[in-house]
Amino acid sequence: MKIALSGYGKMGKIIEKIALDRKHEIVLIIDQHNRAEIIDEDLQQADVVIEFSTPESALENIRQCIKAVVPVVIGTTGWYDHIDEIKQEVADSDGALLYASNFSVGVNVFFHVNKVLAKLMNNYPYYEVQVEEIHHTQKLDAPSGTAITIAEGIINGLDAKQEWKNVLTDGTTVVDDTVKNNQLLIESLRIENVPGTHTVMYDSEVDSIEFKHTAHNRNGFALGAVLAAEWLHGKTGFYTVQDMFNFGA
Ligand SMILES: NC(=O)C1=CN([C@@H]2O[C@H](COP(=O)(O)OP(=O)(O)OC[C@H]3O[C@@H](n4cnc5c(N)ncnc54)[C@H](O)[C@@H]3O)[C@@H](O)[C@H]2O)C=CC1
Ligand SMILES: O=C(O)C1=N[C@H](C(=O)O)C[C@H](O)C1
Repeated sequence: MKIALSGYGKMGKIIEKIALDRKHEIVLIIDQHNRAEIIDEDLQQADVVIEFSTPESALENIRQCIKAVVPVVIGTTGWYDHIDEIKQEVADSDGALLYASNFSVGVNVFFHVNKVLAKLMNNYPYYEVQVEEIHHTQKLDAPSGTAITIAEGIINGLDAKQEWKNVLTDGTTVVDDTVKNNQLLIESLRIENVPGTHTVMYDSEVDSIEFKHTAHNRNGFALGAVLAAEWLHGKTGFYTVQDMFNFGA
């Protein structure tokens, strides 16, 4: 398969290596230095674009792929307020798009079990729930896309929570403690070199339940993105990675 990389930072470089190992060809690399020169015909050399750039640039990059009718796999986070518009644009152009806040198999298993656990915990309302995410200090967005997906899974399943609220913390002092009872707290910590750690905590007076995923490196994210590109090839429509993994509702 011919792959274009949109974003050539920490993730783009690992995706390139995994794609080459899996016998794909990288036909185009786009980053902030050449982005302005990229025209639709450049993208159309590729069977699929894999987009891991920045929260600010993702939307424009996605829209160019849709306009050029080139399938796009999106790992970039921080653009999710525009998902409904993008879904409509994909339908209007008969394009192909797959996105995920997290492409790793382990996190997608975690997402599934998190939803089951949230429903179960309705029976035990004396547990208070919160989410914690820890990432490296270069991360531009907070909370992480993965934490948002986890929070949405809890809010859909657990009657006590209606919305999430994000707080950046240094790990000891919560900077903003105005979280309401019906809000799910997402604490974000930024610590040097952490690839991504997500914990769901249910706490009562007598005990705590902690459900945690720790990425040891970025290889799982990158492999998942290449597998998603292979899965999307030849399809049209708007997908999430859940459609590929198919763990069930
Ligand atoms: N869905 C998933 O599984 C994962 C998602 N991510 C997300 O992917 C994104 C990228 O992460 P990293 O590679 O760690 O970031 P990074 O900061 O290492 O790389 C970003 C790259 O984007 C490039 N860039 C800047 N403006 C651009 C533009 N207009 N068009 C194309 N490229 C542009 C930069 O030159 C840089 O090479 C982030 O949003 C991150 O949250 C990261 C890991 C896993
Ligand atoms: O920026 C990162 O590094 C990561 N971003 C994604 C997110 O926002 O959830 C996925 C992963 O946690 C790493």
